[in-house]
Amino acid sequence: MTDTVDDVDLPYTEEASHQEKIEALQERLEVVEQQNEEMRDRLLDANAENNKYQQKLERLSHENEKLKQSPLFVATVQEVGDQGVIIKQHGNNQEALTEVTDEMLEGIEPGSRVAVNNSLSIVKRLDDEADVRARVMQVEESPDVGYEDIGGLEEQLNEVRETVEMPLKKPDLFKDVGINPPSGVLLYGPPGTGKTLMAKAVAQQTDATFIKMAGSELVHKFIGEGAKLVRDLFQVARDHEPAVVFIDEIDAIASKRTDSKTSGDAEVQRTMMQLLSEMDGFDERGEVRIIAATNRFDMLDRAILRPGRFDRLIEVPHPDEEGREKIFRIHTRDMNVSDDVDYGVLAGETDGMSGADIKAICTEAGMFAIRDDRTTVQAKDFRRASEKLETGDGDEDVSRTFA
Ligand SMILES: Nc1ncnc2c1ncn2[C@@H]1O[C@H](COP(=O)(O)OP(=O)(O)OP(=O)(O)O)[C@@H](O)[C@H]1O
Repeated sequence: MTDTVDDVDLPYTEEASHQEKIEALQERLEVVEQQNEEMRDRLLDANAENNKYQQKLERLSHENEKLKQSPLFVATVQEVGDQGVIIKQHGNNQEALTEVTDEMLEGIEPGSRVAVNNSLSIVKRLDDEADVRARVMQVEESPDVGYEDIGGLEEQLNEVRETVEMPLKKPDLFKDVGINPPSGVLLYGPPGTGKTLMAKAVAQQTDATFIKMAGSELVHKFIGEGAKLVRDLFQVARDHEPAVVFIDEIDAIASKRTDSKTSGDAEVQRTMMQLLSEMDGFDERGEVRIIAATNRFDMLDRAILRPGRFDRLIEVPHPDEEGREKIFRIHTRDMNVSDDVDYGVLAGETDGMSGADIKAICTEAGMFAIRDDRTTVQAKDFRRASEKLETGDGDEDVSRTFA
């Protein structure tokens, strides 16, 4: 801001003598210097304050990083008061009073779920339990999949029926013979080969509720959450008897113990221990059967394969030629397919593909027909679909299998 001479409010009048003008200007100069001095002091103070905040910010950021790394526990807010917040830790049910920043306090009310660190400071607000459950657990009353929807896998299906369907439908048979039916069935094999499909079909056949949970979803960052979800899973199953519990990607919680001792690994271990204890205490399980699936059989901790746990292991491989033909027929059942399509030939050309790949080829073939303005799907559409998926120019899953 620079004033021109014309703008300046001069401290003398035109009539003042030369001496008076000099004195008035000197007086003004002293005042301005004084003001300047004050401004400089204030600037220095502000700089010092700024440094202080900067340091505080660094300290808090550091603290924040540390908090993120240390194990977090789940707690429920009991009371919000002037003194702070009373929380109750899950697991040990201990109550504690903790201070909370204003920012964190927003949205926290009695009943809220929060993550707390070792010193019981609240570091995160968590979703409602019901939301978490809904996200990780899929409950289907008698799913819409039948045995006729599964191509190939006759042997595997027979074994699943024997171990899951029979105990649900004819429990007396086992009682009369005096044996316990196998506890859990583990399906293992490459992705997209029909493991989920079989579990759903057997649930439908027995009029059972199908309850699916993915192992990867059970691996939670917060101490005690995974184990609690496992407990909830079995409780939901008991509430919905008869029920088929399907745990997909079980390797996520039941991998061989690693040497690392991070809190994340310890939490995975706790989740697995909870699963084992649910399975061990399963004599009174009534009409609940468990099926688990994995693509990584080699990774599994042998503890889950002990008798009384997942003691029936069923390999679900890629379909053979006959199986592929059946799967082509299943997925074209509702399609308008031209007479020139030979399912035997298609099966012969799709060696190494999974059921999911074949389903993708059928859908893609239908798309080629639509693009050509036809309502009938021809052999050339299947060929083009195969080629497209083979070159990886389509669905990612399929390109992986072809690679
Ligand atoms: N044997 C099969 N018969 C008919 N359709 C199949 C078969 N296998 C897979 N499919 C089709 O592929 C889809 C995916 O299969 P599914 O989810 O059962 O595979 P998965 O083995 O459980 O795979 P992931 O290990 O990836 O979970 C099914 O919905 C079905 O449409």
